[in-house]
Amino acid sequence: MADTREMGLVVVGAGGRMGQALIRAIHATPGLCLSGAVERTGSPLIGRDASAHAGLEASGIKITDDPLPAFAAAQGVLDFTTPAATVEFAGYAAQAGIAHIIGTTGCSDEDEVRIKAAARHAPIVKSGNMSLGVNLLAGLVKKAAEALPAEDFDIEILEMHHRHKVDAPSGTALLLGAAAAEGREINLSENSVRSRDGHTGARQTGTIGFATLRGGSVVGDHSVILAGTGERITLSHQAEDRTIFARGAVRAALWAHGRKPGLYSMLDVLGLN
Ligand SMILES: NC(=O)C1=CN([C@@H]2O[C@H](COP(=O)(O)OP(=O)(O)OC[C@H]3O[C@@H](n4cnc5c(N)ncnc54)[C@H](OP(=O)(O)O)[C@@H]3O)[C@@H](O)[C@H]2O)C=CC1
Ligand SMILES: O=C(O)C1=N[C@H](C(=O)O)C[C@H](O)C1
Repeated sequence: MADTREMGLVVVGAGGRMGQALIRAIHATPGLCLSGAVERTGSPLIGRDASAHAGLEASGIKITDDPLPAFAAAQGVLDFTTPAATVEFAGYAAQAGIAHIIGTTGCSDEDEVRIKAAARHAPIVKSGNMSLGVNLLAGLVKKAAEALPAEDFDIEILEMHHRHKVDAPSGTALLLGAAAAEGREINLSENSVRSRDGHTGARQTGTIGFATLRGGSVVGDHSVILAGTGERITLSHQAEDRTIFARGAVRAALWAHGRKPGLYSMLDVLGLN
């Protein structure tokens, strides 16, 4: 039986790589309890004990494909799924008026508009990377981009992830690109080069380039390279374990609980904004 003073959280995508890490993080965090676990209709995990599936002792919380009752009984939802699922869950969380913590990456501009609309009714924390290290790195990237003139230093962002990742560039690479663009006071989408192939011509001054590697079990490596003539600065982060993202997500849930509706970032949660 859940302690009524605890914040009850639903994990959507409960059987996924992040879903399982989130369930372990909830169980390890005082003041939080797992109140629901959701997977897509047709998943072989429906009916399984969510905590046992995450490698813990059974908690009695069965994985369901019906989000509405789970959201109605919770104070927050942790969502690391797919863009289509996240947009749907944002609507349900808004209806229930509960905090929605979104780690899902690869959302289109249209998805972002719908998420922003849901944030008029409930607090949403959304970030391409929930770790403390990456959010701190974003601040350093912004400062470096501001300090080093675009005419002298080219910015390139390199990322590598496991073979299962479906979106590119990663949400983190885009977050770091946005930090660099902010430092340079330019618009990222108008100044980014997302891929190169064939006879590309020489590099255009002031652009921010992205390069993507995929393979093996890499949790998440990111480097921001500021390349000048005769010298190069590299600011890097290596994620060794998904626990760092899950810890950030539960911290965001506790921060967002009872907060006024709005779209917040991890910089708000960590007080780095
Ligand atoms: N912001 C951050 O800090 C981080 C973000 N991420 C992002 O989180 C997302 C998930 O990553 P990861 O855990 O590796 O991926 P997984 O594929 O392992 O997990 C996603 C889970 O969501 C489930 N799912 C899909 N559609 C629905 C639906 N409609 N309802 C309920 N569940 C659904 C999937 O089920 P099924 O497999 O059956 O389709 C799967 O279990 C990605 O976008 C990734 O980039 C990842 C790590 C950190
Ligand atoms: O898909 C992943 O695994 C990760 N996705 C996020 C991203 O797109 O940046 C965060 C982390 O790097 C792991």
